[in-house]
Amino acid sequence: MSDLPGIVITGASGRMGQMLMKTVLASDKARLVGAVERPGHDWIGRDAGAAMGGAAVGVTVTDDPLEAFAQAQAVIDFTAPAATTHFAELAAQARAVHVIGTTGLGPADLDRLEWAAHHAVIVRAGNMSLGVNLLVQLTKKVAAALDADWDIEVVEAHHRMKVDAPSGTALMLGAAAAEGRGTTLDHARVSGRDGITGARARGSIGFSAIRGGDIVGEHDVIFATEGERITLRHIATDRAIFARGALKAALWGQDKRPGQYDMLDVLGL
Ligand SMILES: NC(=O)C1=CN([C@@H]2O[C@H](COP(=O)(O)OP(=O)(O)OC[C@H]3O[C@@H](n4cnc5c(N)ncnc54)[C@H](O)[C@@H]3O)[C@@H](O)[C@H]2O)C=CC1
Ligand SMILES: O=C(O)C1=N[C@H](C(=O)O)C[C@H](O)C1
Repeated sequence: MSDLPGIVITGASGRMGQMLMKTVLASDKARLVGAVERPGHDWIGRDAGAAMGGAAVGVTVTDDPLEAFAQAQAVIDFTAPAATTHFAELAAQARAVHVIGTTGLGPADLDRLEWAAHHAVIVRAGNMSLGVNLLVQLTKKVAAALDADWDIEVVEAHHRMKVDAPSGTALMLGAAAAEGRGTTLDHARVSGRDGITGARARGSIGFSAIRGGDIVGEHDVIFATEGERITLRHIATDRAIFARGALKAALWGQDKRPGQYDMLDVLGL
């Protein structure tokens, strides 16, 4: 039996779930030991590879996360907030590293993750790609260099199936801009303008979301002032960038102390 870290993928049939399983199966640094879907899903009981339309891989899709997590060194989870908070408690029980890509988590969800992080490693980021995490740091720097005469707007575009807005990435970028400016996003955030909104509040950070077709993920951070404008942009064309980052996080977390980490920790940025 291999001593490579064993990985469980939750939300196995999803857009990211399938990409994650393919990434782990192709890796020589980890092995796929489990695939979890929600109860009642038609993949339950099927071989994960065959369910994806390929060769059998010897991993049966299950709706019993605790049994799957008990055999794993890491759980990679791109699902939905209610599932992720439940999985955090189970991963903590199993002492497995929990890599969370799920977005749209609210304050109560984040409190539950805080509890779980007392017992196990959690790595969470609204975007696991190298490019976006670099853009986060660039955004912080640019915001720190410019005063509030420069208006900051974050514009994001995603596929028609995305259920949360603004995207997790947009919120990361907005938080970085706020930090660079010496404020918080709670204080500066303005989302979804509509109707007679009045003039823009000085120092605010605005968010706009586009949803359509199969857009993987596009983010602009716009710094606009009288007579000039700077745009920092990231365009994702392949979900493999998120899966590669998530697997890197799962391996990185193996020798870390319990607590919450993000991709800036993993990438050393
Ligand atoms: N942090 C990052 O780098 C990225 C984050 N995401 C986020 O990942 C999440 C998933 O995105 P997609 O894969 O596009 O969605 P999706 O809808 O294609 O997949 C979600 C999967 O989770 C499963 N699921 C839901 N509840 C479950 C439960 N209780 N137990 C087991 N499985 C459950 C669903 O059945 C579905 O297969 C979203 O929150 C999205 O914003 C997506 C891409 C990159
Ligand atoms: O739902 C998606 O697809 C994506 N979600 C993440 C987000 O909310 O930022 C990351 C990426 O942009 C794709």
